[in-house]
Amino acid sequence: MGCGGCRPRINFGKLLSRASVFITMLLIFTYFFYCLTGFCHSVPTTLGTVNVDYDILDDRRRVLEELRAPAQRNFTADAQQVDVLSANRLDRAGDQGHRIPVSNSFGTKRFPQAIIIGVKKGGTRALLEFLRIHPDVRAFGAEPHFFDRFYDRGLEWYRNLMPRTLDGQITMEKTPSYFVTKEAPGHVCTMNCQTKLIVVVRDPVTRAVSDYTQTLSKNPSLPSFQSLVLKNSTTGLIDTTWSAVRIGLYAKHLENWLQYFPLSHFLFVSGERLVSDPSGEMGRVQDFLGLKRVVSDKHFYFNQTKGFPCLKKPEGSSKPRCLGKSKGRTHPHIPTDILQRLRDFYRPFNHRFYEMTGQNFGWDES
Ligand SMILES: Nc1ncnc2c1ncn2[C@@H]1O[C@H](COP(=O)(O)OS(=O)(=O)O)[C@@H](OP(=O)(O)O)[C@H]1O
Repeated sequence: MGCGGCRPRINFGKLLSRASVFITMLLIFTYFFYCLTGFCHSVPTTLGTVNVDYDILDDRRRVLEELRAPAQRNFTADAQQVDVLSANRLDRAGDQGHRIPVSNSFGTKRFPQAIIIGVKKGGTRALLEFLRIHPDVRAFGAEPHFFDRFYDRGLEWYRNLMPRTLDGQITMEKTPSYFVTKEAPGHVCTMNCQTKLIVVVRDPVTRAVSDYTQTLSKNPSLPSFQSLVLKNSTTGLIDTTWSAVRIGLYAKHLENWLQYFPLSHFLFVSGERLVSDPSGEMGRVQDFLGLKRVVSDKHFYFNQTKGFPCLKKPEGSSKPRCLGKSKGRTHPHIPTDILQRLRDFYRPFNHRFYEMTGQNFGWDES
């Protein structure tokens, strides 16, 4: 008698279906584990990933990104000089948007509906970080410099840098040099003439000193402020070709923007009030953006050591946080007569700016 009947019959169909159920379960489990560890967050990697001197290292995502890119930890998103290297980083940041997992495809990468266009050293980082607490605001972390430096990369390149947003959320970015770039308003208008424009302005004298302090921190052998600010010491004429001076001619730069955008598209935020009354200034910003007033005084506390308002609970974190060391630097002593000369120089430009904006920022009262 053959023993054919003794051998168990292998049912390949059944085996195959069990195997496929097992593999599917395995995939689902792996996916959920992946999500639980935070890697399928819906926001694409941005330049924020390559920045440690980031003012508010505010969410788990950035920390994770940093861990993933340790070689790039020295890059500062706030660097005023975005060079070719950083352009390539921007490229990579954009490219990564194509490789994000399925769950990251929630939302859409949109062009910013609102941009913080200036001014350098006005308090732009503070404003953006304060806005990021708002659930309806998603912002690109670093400065993309698209409308002043990388415009030839095309609008799609720019859009791809942006975080994904859901309906009702606002996409934002900040690049303070846009305000002083002749071509920037035309470029922004080509993208969308309805874009809302925010300018954080600060006393141009203090702003110039702040700008100088930043350059000095990178180049300690820089000549003195007084030797740079004056054309020559005998005439006492101010050197308007020095960018630290030129940026403070707000009326002049605004005139350029007004050729493309009506005044109603602008919000001028007082850099001084952003420090003395952050919640009050944030109220105005949220109204301007058509947002519910979510960011309020309960989000801020004044840090005595830092000398600035800090966030009680930045987005995605339970710990209070202040901006980084590059914000709120101690300024070098500048002789009073030099500061007075600069103040006199700016006075007519400031008054023109007050007239144009219908706001008196009070810089000439001291
Ligand atoms: N909350 C808070 N914390 C720290 N610093 C604050 C804050 N609010 C406004 N500021 C002021 O912001 C100034 C830097 O401005 P920006 O962020 O626009 O600088 S940059 O153009 O992006 O480099 C920075 O200038 P300096 O004081 O000269 O460092 C600050 O005065």
